[in-house]
Amino acid sequence: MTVPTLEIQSLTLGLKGGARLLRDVSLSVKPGEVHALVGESGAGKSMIGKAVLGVLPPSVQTLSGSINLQGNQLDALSPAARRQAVASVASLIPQDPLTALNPSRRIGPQITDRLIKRLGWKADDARRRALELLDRVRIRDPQRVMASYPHELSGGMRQRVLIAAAFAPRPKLIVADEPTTALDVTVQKQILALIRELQQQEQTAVLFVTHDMGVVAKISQRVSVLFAGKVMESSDTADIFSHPKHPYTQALIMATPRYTHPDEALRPVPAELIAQLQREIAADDRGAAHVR
Ligand SMILES: Nc1ncnc2c1ncn2[C@@H]1O[C@H](COP(=O)(O)OP(=O)(O)OP(=O)(O)O)[C@@H](O)[C@H]1O
Repeated sequence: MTVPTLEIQSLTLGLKGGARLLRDVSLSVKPGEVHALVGESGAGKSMIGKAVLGVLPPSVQTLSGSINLQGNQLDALSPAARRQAVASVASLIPQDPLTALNPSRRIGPQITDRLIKRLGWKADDARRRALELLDRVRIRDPQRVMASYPHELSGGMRQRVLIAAAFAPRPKLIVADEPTTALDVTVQKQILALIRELQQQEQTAVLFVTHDMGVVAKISQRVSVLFAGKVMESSDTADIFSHPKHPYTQALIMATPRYTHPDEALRPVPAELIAQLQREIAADDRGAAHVR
């Protein structure tokens, strides 16, 4: 049996002294697999990625659960050991390529710094790897791009640079946090295809955050549907479209424009379903507080 690259068990996060943000989330991602986290805004998708990467906001605390990354039980490590364990194994592809790149530094060092300073690569090897990756993300003239500043590149090019930077250290896991949301539709398609191609070639596990079921269908083999920090349904992607079990999953699918029928009227997720799910979750929270 394949050992998962990432295994999250019963993760519950909350604001210090306040509301829960994730509720008993469990999921795993195998090498070479793309696991999509889908749900509406505020469902907790990004929070899962942040918990894995160890970059939770200071106001958020882990109430229970565990995260195992490439055999390391992260919660059992000291903060410094955890940072090192994550940095050597996991990369992030962020949502907004403009804010993710430092505007006053050239592209080259923004790719190679992590390899050299954090992971101990020789400068020559880091540069060679950066050039190789820029070529693989189909950037013409990688030498010139290495010497460019972010503002000299288009949005799509900047996202390609960030994909190259994420894959450069040969990570076992990539967290992709809505990496195509800031891009126009044609570029989105190319970027999705590129991430898919590289993760297949490198057999990288990917945790892919999106609010778009259309993107889920294109990129993932597994999917977890989130609502209010809780996994409503987790399944193979093909099954979730052919046999969605949970009413919220069914509603999300109905609310997604289909490429085959782009003009078909969409049905937003019904307000009464959302109200009912919120009531169920509030009752669960009261039950959990009672047990504690
Ligand atoms: N820095 C923060 N401090 C406290 N709470 C936060 C912080 N960032 C997000 N939250 C809260 O955590 C919950 C989950 O947010 P998260 O960003 O993970 O949602 P999401 O599903 O990724 O939504 P989106 O698609 O809008 O990014 C929300 O209730 C949100 O208000």
